[in-house]
Amino acid sequence: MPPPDSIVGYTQADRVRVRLVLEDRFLLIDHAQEYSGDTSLGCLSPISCVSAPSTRILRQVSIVYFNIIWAELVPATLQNQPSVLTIDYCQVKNDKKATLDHVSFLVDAQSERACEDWIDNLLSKAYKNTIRNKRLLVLINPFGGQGTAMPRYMKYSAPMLAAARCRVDEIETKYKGHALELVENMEGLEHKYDAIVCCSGDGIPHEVFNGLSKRTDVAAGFKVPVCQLPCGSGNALCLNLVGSNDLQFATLSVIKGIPISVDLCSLTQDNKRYITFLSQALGMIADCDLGTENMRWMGESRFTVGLIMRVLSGAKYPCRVSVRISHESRTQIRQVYQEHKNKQQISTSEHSQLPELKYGTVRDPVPEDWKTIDSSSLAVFYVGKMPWVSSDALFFPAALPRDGYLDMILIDSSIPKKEIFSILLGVAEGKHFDSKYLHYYKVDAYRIEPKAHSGYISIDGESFNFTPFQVELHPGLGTLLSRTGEFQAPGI
Ligand SMILES: Nc1ncnc2c1ncn2[C@@H]1O[C@H](COP(=O)(O)OP(=O)(O)OP(=O)(O)O)[C@@H](O)[C@H]1O
Repeated sequence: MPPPDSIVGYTQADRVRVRLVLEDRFLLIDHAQEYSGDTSLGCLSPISCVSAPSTRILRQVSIVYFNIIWAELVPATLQNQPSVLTIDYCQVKNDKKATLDHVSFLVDAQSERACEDWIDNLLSKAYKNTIRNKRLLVLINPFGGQGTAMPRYMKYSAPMLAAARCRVDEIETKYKGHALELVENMEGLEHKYDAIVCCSGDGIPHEVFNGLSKRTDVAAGFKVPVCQLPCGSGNALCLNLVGSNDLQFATLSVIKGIPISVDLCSLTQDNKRYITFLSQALGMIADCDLGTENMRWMGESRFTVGLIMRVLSGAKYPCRVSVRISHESRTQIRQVYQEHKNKQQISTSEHSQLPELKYGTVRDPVPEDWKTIDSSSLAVFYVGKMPWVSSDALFFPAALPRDGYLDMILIDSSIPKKEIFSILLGVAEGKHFDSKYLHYYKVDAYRIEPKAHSGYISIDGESFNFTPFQVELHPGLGTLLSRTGEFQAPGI
């Protein structure tokens, strides 16, 4: 017999009869049969009305399967007493904020068997395309953001992971580099976990990717999906994977997330090789990110104030950029974007070890076919692999997880200040993409050599030495855990 699509229960408060129906995309809780004109729904909280005429409001409520975390039937302890069916779910608002909630119903003893089958059916819909009871390695940076990562994780994320019956190992990072060491050295990491969850800013994912690159079995390591619970001051990874910086919404996305394959990059500097997953910056952006520590008291506005000060003073960052440009016109970039947007992003990485560097290191001669831009007046050098760099900056609207390119933006300080401000204002919604005053390239490798003696270089938001570095992309080397299988950005 096929599992039942609907069962009947009773609300606990007033024993109103309720039908629980598994529709195509949502669970429908239907009070229609016994509706008496009283709009009170006992234990039910209003979720969203489904085709309910205004006079019959709240007779039916629905919960989309994605938001359902668990369901369980607790049998009665006494004979002839009803059992209790509890469904844990998230209430999700339009602004992508979630709160954990539950509904409970009484189920008659003779319906218990059918209810168990119905729960199986419900959970297979709730976890379609994703792993149930995920085994998670949660790395918590106690100093992330305002230093509240641990209490916030405990208050908001841990109860949801427990409700979803995830098997969680939590480790608090004790020092800079600890996450890298843990990931590099943990025995059997790739068999133990379904995802590595960074409860932090973007610094811990940066360490995790670098730790994975040092494992003996690089291929297996990079197949473990990485994700973020936003607990730092910069949480770009989460914004791109989830589309929100709300901790509970992000936790729901970890519970329901699906692995996607992503391009990662190698960066060589001095005699070292690193992995970078998010961005590289030199010039105004790096300066405002890393060079405004003295303005921390301003909170998030320090970045904007820092930027305005630098634009007004006409700050310049002389450097030489050598780059392998694949696409440079906006028309071409739009075409590439459309071609790759809907391609299968499911993880298929076949690298058995860290890929060889095709273009050598920063210490080798620059390949002859690269274009060299020698600039004494560059204002912004910014390269990214993900669209959002912060919640108000869609800097790389054309970036895709696995198109094989990095997006590069160059802005010269010689353009009118008005235009620089206009570009920076447009960044909030990615409108700067069409500005004729900036260069937007799709590239797969480059080198940058600063000409000044000191300054800031930001790699994935972390401070690096102010010396030349070279980057090359490795298609599909890494794996991320995404809410829907793609980056959450409006596109171009
Ligand atoms: N216990 C610790 N003590 C000191 N530093 C740590 C510790 N754990 C992690 N770190 C380091 O803290 C840095 C910042 O981490 P993270 O990105 O999680 O937070 P953040 O608030 O976004 O940081 P920031 O604003 O400083 O970039 C990382 O470089 C990481 O290596």
